[in-house]
Formats: sequence, C-alpha cells, structure tokens
Amino acid sequence: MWLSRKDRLLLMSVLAVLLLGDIYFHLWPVLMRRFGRDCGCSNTGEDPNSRQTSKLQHLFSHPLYQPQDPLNPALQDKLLDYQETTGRYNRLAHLNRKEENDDAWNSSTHMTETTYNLSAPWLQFHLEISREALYPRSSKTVEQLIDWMGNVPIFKADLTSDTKKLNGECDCEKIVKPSGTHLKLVLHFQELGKAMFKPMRQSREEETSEDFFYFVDLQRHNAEIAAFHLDRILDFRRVPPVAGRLMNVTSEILEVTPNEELQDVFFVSPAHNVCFFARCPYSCKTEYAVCGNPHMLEGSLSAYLPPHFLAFRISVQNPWKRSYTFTGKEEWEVNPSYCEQLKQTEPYTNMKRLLNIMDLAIFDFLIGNMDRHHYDLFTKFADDGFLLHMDNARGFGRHSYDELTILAPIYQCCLVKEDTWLRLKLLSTPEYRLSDVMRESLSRDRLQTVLTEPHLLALDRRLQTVLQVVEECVQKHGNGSVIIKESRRQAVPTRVQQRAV
Ligand SMILES: Nc1ncnc2c1ncn2[C@@H]1O[C@H](COP(=O)(O)OP(=O)(O)OP(=O)(O)O)[C@@H](O)[C@H]1O
Ligand SMILES: [Mn+2]
Repeated sequence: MWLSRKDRLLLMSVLAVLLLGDIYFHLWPVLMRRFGRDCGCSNTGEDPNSRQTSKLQHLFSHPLYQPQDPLNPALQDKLLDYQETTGRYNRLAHLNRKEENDDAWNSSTHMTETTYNLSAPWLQFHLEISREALYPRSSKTVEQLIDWMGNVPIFKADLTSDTKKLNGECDCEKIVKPSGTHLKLVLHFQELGKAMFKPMRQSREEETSEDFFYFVDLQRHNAEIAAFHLDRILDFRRVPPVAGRLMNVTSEILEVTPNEELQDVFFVSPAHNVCFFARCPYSCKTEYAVCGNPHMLEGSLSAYLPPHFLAFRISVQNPWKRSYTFTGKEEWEVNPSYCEQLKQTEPYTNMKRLLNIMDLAIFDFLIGNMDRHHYDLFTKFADDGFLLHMDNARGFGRHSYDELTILAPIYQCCLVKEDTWLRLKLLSTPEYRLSDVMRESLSRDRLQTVLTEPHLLALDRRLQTVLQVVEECVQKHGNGSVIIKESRRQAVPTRVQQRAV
C-alpha cells in the first residue's frame, strides 16, 4: 500500500520531531555533562545544574577562595630549599638502598628497592609548603597525595618515634614530647614517603560517653580525615593531608615490620580476627586491642611533614590548654582578665599569633576537640607563619553536645581575623552550607560515610554559635576592634589602649 505524498510528508515531520526531541532531551544533556566534566573548568556559577551538583566547586570558585597571586611574598617564601631538599633525599634514598641490599645479602629475603622520584606526591607536598600555608589554594598535589596514600604499596611499618622513646629505644628528647599512649604507626612507602596511621577504634555511630574525660577519650580515625577536610574548607590549610584506607593488618603491617616489638603485639582473637594493641604505660591490655575482620581494618593516613633536619618545628603549649587532672582548673578558667594579660606576654603581643590562636579555637569548637594541649609551628617562619593543626583524632566524639568553653579565646579576647569571619559567614548561607560542602568533600575519600549525618549537622549548629559569639563581641567593642584585617607584625592593643584612642 502506497502512502500519498501528503501522508509521507506528515510521517517525515513526525519522525523529524521525534529525532529532534531525542537529541534535545537525551543526547544534548549527555554531551553537556561529558564536556562539563572533561574540560576541567571550574563552576563559575553560570550553570545552575552544575552548581547543584558541586557546591564544593562553587565554594572554591568564590572570590574569597580565588587562586592566589603567585608573586605573593608569603607564597614565594617556601619552607624548603629545592636544591638542598632533593640533595638530602637523594642521599637518603641511596643509603636506604644500600641498607636494603645488605639485608637482602645477609638474610636472602626478597626486599623491594627504595625508589625515589621527583614527582612523588609526598615530595611535591613538601616543596609546596610556604609561609602562607601547608599547600596553595590551587594545588593539585593534595588530591594526588590523598589518592596515592590510599593506594600505594606499604613497604615498611614501624612504631612512631614518640612510642619508641617511651620504650627507651630512641633519643628524641628535643623532638617529640612523651606521648604514644595510642595505637599509631608510621607507614613507609617505597618512594621514601611516610604517613602516620591511626586505626579505627570506634564505630561511626557510637557517641563518646558523657562520663569520659577528654584525655581518656579514644582517638578516631574518621575525625582525623574529617578535620583535614574541614580545615581545607575553612581555607586554613594547616592540617597535613589525610586519607582513609582499608588496610590488611597482616600483609600491610605485621608482614612488613622489621620491629620485633611491633610483631609481638599482634595476636589472633578467639573469633579468628588478627588484632594488635599498643605497648605503653597504660591501657596496653589485649581488651584495648584493635582487630581486623579478619585482616581488614579501616584507618587514617596522615602525610608526614618534612623531617626536622630539613625544617625544624617547635611545639608550644596552648595558652588555653585544659588541666589534665580530674579537678584542676587552669588560669583562663578563673581569671576574667586572662586575655588582657596574655596580650602583654610574648609571643602573644604579636597580633598575628593571637589571631592564629583564635582560628584554632574556632576549628576546635567546630570539631568538638578539647584536647589541644600544644600546637606546632615551623621555626623558620616563627611569628610570620601559621600554626599547624595536627592531632585531631579526639574531635567528632559527640554530635549532640557543644562544648562552649572551647570558644573561650574568642569570647575572652573578642578577636577574629577578617578573612576567617567572612568565610564563616559564607559557610552559614544555604548556598554554601558547611554541612553540604563537608559531605561532598568527604565523599571523595575512599572510606564511606566518614561522618554520620548528625555530626555533619552539628557543624552547622556550631557555626551559628561561633557567629553569635563574635556578634556579641562586636556589639560590646565595635566592629573595628573585633574583626581584624591581618598584616605582618602587628602589635596587639589592649582594650584600655583601644578606649584611649
Ligand atoms: N603528619 C605528621 N607529620 C609529622 N609528624 C607528625 C604528624 N602527625 C603527628 N606527628 C608527630 O607525632 C606526634 C604525635 O602525634 P599525635 O599527636 O597525632 O598522636 P597522639 O598519640 O595523640 O600523641 P599525644 O598523646 O602527644 O597527643 C605529634 O606531636 C607530632 O609531632
Ligand atoms: Mn593527641
């Protein structure tokens, strides 16, 4: 049966409309998505769809997070000298290879050679550290380093130097204070890189008991991971990159440690799981051990900072540290003019240092960390540098409770950096909501659900409290003397001096 010319035309038109519809509704969105992803271009906020898909990219392309001027003197002032660093690492790799060859000769065991290459992510990370922060805003290294640590073969596992010191094996008096009461290990990768490993001790859903003192609280691997992401979102960039990883404790720790002391703390539980515990002055019994299932166990890997022989760090007591006793009180808890006195005491006469302490207090309040007894800094930069926000494993213990006294530096001194203040306000808006950008940032980690929803939502609630506390300060003292534009080597005026102006 032949169609009339008119029917043929009608049929063609219907087919053309169907084809166009298919292109428009199916093919076009696929192409848009494909090109949007492949071009690597950042969201500038023009495409509302991509804005919905990545709030984090949207945040990082906000003017407050714009790529910095590479000529900025703080960025140019690097922690390490390229020639000296690569020279020292070359010699170290050479020495390690020699040792490995000797071992292999003596024991005829198979050893992999220490390799060393200039593009290794851990080395790039070290070389990018500047007076401004641990990594530049636009750095690609951090993502690469996290990816690498989550995957790279583990060449050797060992106790950390502070744990060895406790056991009298290492003379590290000037380098680390005695600690090591927790299960933590140093993992060595083939390319000379190192990470500090903290195993999972507590399930994500478990909240720390109200009766626990902060100093006997467990360390949480997910808190280490989440704290790194939060620090980057706040644009502090003072936490060394941390990756989550599912580890095989048998093949990736027990079988690659030459340390007999570490081998000795491994055992197989009645449920046939491989477990290990920490040798330390207290809590070293097997009931405090961590166990694989039967071999696999989650943990956090924190990239090591450059060694002390390349960049010396000092550990400074936190002026708002807590008393590590059941009943003791520190001066900041009883003296209402504590901050005014501190402002006249070195090194807090320098505004930059004091403002850095304010940032640290905000960070600790958001994560709920009461265990900030010390902070570290690179001696090369001293007061012009930043404070390192290391050891965050006691954060994220309780989502249903906010410890207001962690904000004591803020409500006692009534100071905050202008940049920090602007970012906090931005993160409190629905468009850039802190819990949303955190959820997205954490979804990039290898481990799933690093933080449960109640912990993410607690961040939004705590952020509101920080804003409220600062606003109360502004009402009391005025905007100009609370929200401070940062500059180098600025003296801190006391409130009396301010009133005299
Ligand atoms: N990423 C890192 N790079 C270099 N050194 C690190 C790193 N992380 C931790 N350290 C060093 O190891 C020490 C102990 O680490 P951490 O504080 O995380 O463990 P801890 O068991 O909680 O110790 P403490 O009881 O002293 O708080 C730190 O004081 C720091 O000097
Ligand atoms: Mn600690």
